[in-house]
Amino acid sequence: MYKNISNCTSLVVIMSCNRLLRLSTSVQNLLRADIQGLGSWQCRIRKILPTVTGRRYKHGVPDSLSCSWLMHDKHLELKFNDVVMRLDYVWLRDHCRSASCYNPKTNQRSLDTAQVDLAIKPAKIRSDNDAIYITWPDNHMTKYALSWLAKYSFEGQVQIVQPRILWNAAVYKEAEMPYVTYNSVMESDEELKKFLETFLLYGIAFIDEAPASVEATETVALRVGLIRESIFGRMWDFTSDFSRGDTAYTKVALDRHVDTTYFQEPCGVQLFHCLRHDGTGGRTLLQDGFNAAENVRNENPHHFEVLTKVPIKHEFIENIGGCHNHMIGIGPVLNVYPWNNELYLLRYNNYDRTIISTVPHDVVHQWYVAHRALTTELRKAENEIWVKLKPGKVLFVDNWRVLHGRDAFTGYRRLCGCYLMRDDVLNTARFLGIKI
Ligand SMILES: C[N+](C)(C)CCCC[C@H](N)C(=O)O
Ligand SMILES: O=C(O)CCC(=O)C(=O)O
Ligand SMILES: [Fe+2]
Repeated sequence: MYKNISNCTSLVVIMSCNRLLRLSTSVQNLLRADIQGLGSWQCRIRKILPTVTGRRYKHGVPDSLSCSWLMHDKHLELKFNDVVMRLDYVWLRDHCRSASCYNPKTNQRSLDTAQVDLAIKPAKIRSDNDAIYITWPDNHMTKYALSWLAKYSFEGQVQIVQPRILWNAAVYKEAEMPYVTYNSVMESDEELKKFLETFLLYGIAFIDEAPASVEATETVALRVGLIRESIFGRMWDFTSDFSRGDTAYTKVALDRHVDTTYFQEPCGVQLFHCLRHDGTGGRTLLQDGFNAAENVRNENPHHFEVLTKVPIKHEFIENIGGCHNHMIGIGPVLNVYPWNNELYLLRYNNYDRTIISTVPHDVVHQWYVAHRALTTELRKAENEIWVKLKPGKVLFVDNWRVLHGRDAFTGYRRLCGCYLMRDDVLNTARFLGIKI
C-alpha cells in the first residue's frame, strides 16, 4: 500500500514524522482517485521535478531561493525554506485574513465561502521576503505571511493530534516523573504546567501531599479542569458497602479496565484519592493501553484493524436502592482518527461489555481472536505498574488511554475522586502554553 504512493513527496514527509501516522485507506483512496484523475502521478512528478531545480519556478525574491511558486490549474505550488506546499485556490481564498473576510477580534470568518467560485484562480501573484500577495479576479487582494502558510498548510503539519510517550513498566520507571505537591500546584502556574505536561505525555500523573479530604480533592480537580458530573455523582466517595450495583463498590479484585465504556462518550479523565485504608491489598494497577494497542498493531495489523472496526456495546444497568440507571455506549475497542490512524480512545472493559449482536459469526470470531491478542499484551507483567494509593496522593488517569484495576483488599477502604471534562483539561493546558 505504501509503495504505490511513496513517490508522493507530501505523504513521505508526514509518514516519516511518526510511525503511527499511516494514512488511512480512505485518505489513500481519495488521493489515488485524485492521482488517477490527473493521469499518471509519476509523469506529473517528473513534470514538476525539473522545476524544483529552478527554471519554471517564479522566484519571489530575485537573489533568494526562500520562496518560489508555480501556478497549476487548481492549486499553487509554493516552495519556501525547502518545503513544497500545494495550496488549493479555493482554500487560499477561503483563508483570506483581510479585514473584510475575517474578524481577528472574534477569530471568526466573515467571508461567505459559498460565494467563492470553485474554479477560482489568482489573477496576479507577487511576493516579498515575508509574504505572498494574491490578487483575485474581483481585485480583492490577500496577503499570506510565508510563516503562516508554513505553519498551517497540510505539508507544514506534523499530523499528530496529541504527542504521547508510550510506556511499559521499564519506560515509566526510567522517566522519573516530577514530584508535584498540592500546595505548589495550587500556588504556581509553572508547577501546574509541569504536572499537565507529564499527564498529557504519559496519561497518568500524581499530585502529592494533598489534604486527605473530599474538599481538597475537589479543589485540586478544579485547578486542572471542570468536573464531569455523572450517575456516580459530582465528587464520588465510596467504601466497599455495595451501595451501588457495581463491583467497584466491593472488596474483590478488579481486572484492568477503563471506566464508563457504557457512555457514548466515556469520561476523559478520572481522579482517585484514597482517603483511608486500614487493611491489606488494594493496590492499584495502571497500564498504558495505547502502548499495548501499538504492540498489537506492529505484530498483527489485521488484529488491530478488526478492533478499530467492530462496534461493541457496553451497558450499565442498575436498580439498587434509589439508583435506577440504564446506560449504553457503542463503539469499537480501539478508536483512531480516520485521517491518520492515530489512537485516541480505548473502550476496554470486559465486565461491562454486553451482548455482541452487531456483526455476523465469522466477524465475531475474528474479533475474539483480535481481542485476545490485545488482552494477552495487556496481561504481560512488563506492561503493568502497581501503586498503593495513600491519603495525600491524588492520581489523575487519562481514562481514554490508561487502564486501571485493583487487588482484592481487606479492611476499611475509602476512595474518593471524580471525572473531569477532557476538553477543559486540554483548555487549561493550552492556557498555560502547552502546545496541544
Ligand atoms: C466508583 N466510580 C464512580 C469511580 C466508578 C464506578 C464505575 C464502575 C464501572 N464498572 C465502570 O467501570 O465504569
Ligand atoms: O477501588 C479502586 O481502586 C478502583 C475501583 C475502580 O475501578 C473505580 O472506581 O473505577
Ligand atoms: Fe474503574
